Amino acid sequence: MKPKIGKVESYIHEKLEREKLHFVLLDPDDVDPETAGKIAEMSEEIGVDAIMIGGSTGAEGEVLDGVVRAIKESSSLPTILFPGSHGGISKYADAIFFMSLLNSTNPFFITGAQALGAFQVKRYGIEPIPMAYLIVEPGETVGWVGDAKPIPRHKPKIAAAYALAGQYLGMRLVYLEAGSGAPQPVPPEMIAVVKKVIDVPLIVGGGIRTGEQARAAVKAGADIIVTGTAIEKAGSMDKAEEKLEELNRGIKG
Ligand SMILES: CC(C)=CCC/C(C)=C/CC/C(C)=C/CC/C(C)=C/COP(=O)(O)OP(=O)(O)O
Ligand SMILES: O=P(O)(O)OC[C@@H](O)CO
Ligand SMILES: [Mg+2]
Repeated sequence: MKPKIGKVESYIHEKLEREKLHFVLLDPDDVDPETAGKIAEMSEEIGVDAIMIGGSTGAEGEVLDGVVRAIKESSSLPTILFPGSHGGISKYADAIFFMSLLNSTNPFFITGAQALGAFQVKRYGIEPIPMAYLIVEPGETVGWVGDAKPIPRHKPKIAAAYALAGQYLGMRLVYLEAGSGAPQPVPPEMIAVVKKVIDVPLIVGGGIRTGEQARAAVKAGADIIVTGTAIEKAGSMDKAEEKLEELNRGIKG
């Protein structure tokens, strides 16, 4: 039987034939539904490609549902769940990064949360997109919560080995994560080495705050850039808009 690629994943592949993509991450623990809706609307106008929703702490239940619904109501961008556990599933989202934290030391984050969430994803008809999730130093909250053994920043080959293993396990995206709010993003050298060995799209996120940093990641080989903190913490809606524009220009060139 041939594996079926869903709508959101097809959209990602079609867009990637023409340009690099920018996904904005909103954490329901940090933004209320109204703000999330406004950011999503602004993101769509500026040319962002999708909204990711998730957080490593507290992005669950009604709080999560409220934010996803507000985003759906104010923009037509695809909504992709970015769950910290099986609790991070909302029936209102279009898709879910069905991710395994391959360099976790805790089987819960490798296969356990996935088993606990699988039937819910099926019941709600959310599109699962299998993804290898790799934590790079420093890893921040996600590294700690996910019991990761973070990949040393100066060891790109370890990242490449995990990324290729993920691809061979059938994962159709690889995500290099420095951790939300990391002081420095994933080093461009590491992005380049990983990109060279894999054939699936490469997502990079964590600590990307400037257009220049986003540009450097894309130039090194990132296909999709995720930004969250820089927009959430911009200070005002006007500043968030400026930041989104700056980051988007860096990515789209
Ligand atoms: C596929 C299913 C059902 C579950 C996957 C569960 C896995 C593997 C989780 C990985 C570990 C983890 C805790 C990931 C969280 C990812 C995430 C939503 C990060 C976003 O970070 P922020 O929430 O912005 O960071 P803070 O929590 O520091 O704000
Ligand atoms: O919040 P920032 O640092 O942009 O990180 C985005 C994402 O990679 C976190 O999971
Ligand atoms: Mg957060």
